[in-house]
Amino acid sequence: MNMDQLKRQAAARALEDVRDGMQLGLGTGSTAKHFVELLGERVRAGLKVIGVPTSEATRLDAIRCGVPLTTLDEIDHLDITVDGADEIDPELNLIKGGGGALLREKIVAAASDRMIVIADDTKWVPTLGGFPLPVEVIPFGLGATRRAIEKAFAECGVSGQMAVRNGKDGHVFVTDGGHWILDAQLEKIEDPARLATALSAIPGVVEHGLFIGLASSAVLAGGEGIRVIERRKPKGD
Ligand SMILES: O=C[C@H](O)[C@H](O)[C@H](O)COP(=O)(O)O
Repeated sequence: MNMDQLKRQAAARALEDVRDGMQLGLGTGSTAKHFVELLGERVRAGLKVIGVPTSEATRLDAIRCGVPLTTLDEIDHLDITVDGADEIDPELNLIKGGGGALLREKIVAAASDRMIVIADDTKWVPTLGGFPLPVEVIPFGLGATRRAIEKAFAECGVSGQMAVRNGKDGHVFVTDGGHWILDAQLEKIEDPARLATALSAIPGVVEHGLFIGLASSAVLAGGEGIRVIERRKPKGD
């Protein structure tokens, strides 16, 4: 089974938790796209749900698949968000943002009763950090923000190269919110919660890709089948 088929399997398993009448957060990326497509099939067969997309790309996919959409201004909570991840550790802490959608993804995940992470099992790691950590920043004052981020890294015992992300066209990648992304090659983040707090305190940082205590469960698809890992602590702890 190839990687894409594994991603679709994980998406299909998450879909089993979706019930009629649910309000859903719709993640971004190649794995979440499978979920939106499979959800669209169920909607066309009569399932009644409404979704909040986490990016413009997902919004367009959802429209194409016939999934009705709303916003977090029109509804007061989401039942489940289903989203992919770039790395998942045994505490279900995540690195997200490889596709640049981390800000909306975190807002939507935080507004959800449950977040189900779907992935192929190569995303499962003992320690976060192998995947470059995305930090979404305001272009104004970037030099000062970079220095503050480096200071936060040093205080949290991590270090590594940091670079402004470019898009496929070779120009600076601009997020849906109009910001830039710094990708930091940290290799190993021993205390992701501490680093998350330190990054969130920096004025020019809009958001970062560490998702701490947000995922309720992870559905991992691999050659041996599907594994569902439930979070031990309640959401938000
Ligand atoms: O910004 C993008 C998101 O955080 C994605 O969910 C993440 O990068 C995983 O994407 P994929 O399923 O394509 O590996």
